[in-house]
Amino acid sequence: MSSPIRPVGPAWTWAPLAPALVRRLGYPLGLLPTAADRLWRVRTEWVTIVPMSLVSKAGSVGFGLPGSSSAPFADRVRTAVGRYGPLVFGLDPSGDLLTGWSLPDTPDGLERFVDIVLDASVGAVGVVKPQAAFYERHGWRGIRSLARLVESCRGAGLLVLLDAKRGDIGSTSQAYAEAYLGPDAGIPVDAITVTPYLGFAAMQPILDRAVASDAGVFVVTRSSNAEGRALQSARHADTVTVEQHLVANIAAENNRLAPGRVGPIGSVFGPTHGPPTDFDLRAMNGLFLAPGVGAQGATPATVAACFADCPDRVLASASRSLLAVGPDPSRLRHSAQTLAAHLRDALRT
Ligand SMILES: O=C(O)c1cc(=O)[nH]c(=O)n1[C@@H]1O[C@H](COP(=O)(O)O)[C@@H](O)[C@H]1O
Repeated sequence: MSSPIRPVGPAWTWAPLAPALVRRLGYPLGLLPTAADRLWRVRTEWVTIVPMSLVSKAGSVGFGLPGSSSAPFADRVRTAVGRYGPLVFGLDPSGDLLTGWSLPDTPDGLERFVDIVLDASVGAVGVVKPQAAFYERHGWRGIRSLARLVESCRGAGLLVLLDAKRGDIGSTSQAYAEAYLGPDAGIPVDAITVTPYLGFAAMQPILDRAVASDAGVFVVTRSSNAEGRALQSARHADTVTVEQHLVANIAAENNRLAPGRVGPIGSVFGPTHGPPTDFDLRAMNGLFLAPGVGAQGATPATVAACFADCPDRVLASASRSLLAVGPDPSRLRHSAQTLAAHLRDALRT
């Protein structure tokens, strides 16, 4: 719906303040998350204009506005893990999943999925991981749903790790960074996944922008699938494998950017191939995203065995195995919380 109201200059912006406040204030007041999100939808029909100064002020006092990251990414993760356990809830609305939930495999079905997973996730998990492709396949409306999911989660205080697996030459990496990292990004998130196979240095614009905006980047190093092994375990002439080379590059970058602390560059490191024998994972000085729990066979025990040297730096993710119990939000919530508790026990975090 077009509106007669227009932004009147740089001091004003279209801002998501109202839904963030509704959620921040609504949940403690006992409003159902779904009710708060209905209000959010009403806002898509309205126009919300607020002064920029008010937006920055709200961010600085911790209203959790998207992009208002007030601490380094690794610190925000530590807080989330301390509260909810080391689980990342993968939000992957495949066509099969939507159909299995008796939803149409359409943009409308995807919107309903977003409502349900918001209801299930807020207050239950600390980190969610939507996979961009499952939203992109619905065109611009799917991307709008992804934006709503991300904004709603961050407004409610969850961390959003967007599984985008982007990676390109430097100038294009810059554009990917502008799409997802920093308060003025198209869809600002807390962290993204990247594929490094155009060269570690080609990702520099993404790393720089992540650092500047207290966001995180997870570099695919050892993927969970079998097909990745041939490439990732291939050896350089100097006998270092591709994945060792990547871990060494991440370590160097983290040590430069955050000496003595856990740095902003993480590694996607699948626990599905058994404990690594030729890595010093702790020396990477970063976080690990461990995908493949559940549907791909990893368990809390295999995650713990893989990261025995750095159990406090692991985020383990599961998508299909958790979503399979839906669409009832309370069953989804229970299944995520149960897995989070098992992971916490196994990793003793
Ligand atoms: O980056 C990822 O999240 C990821 C890396 C990887 O090595 N393997 C992997 O399965 N994933 C993602 O994890 C999700 C699959 O998780 P499951 O449904 O739990 O098996 C998908 O979104 C994958 O893209």
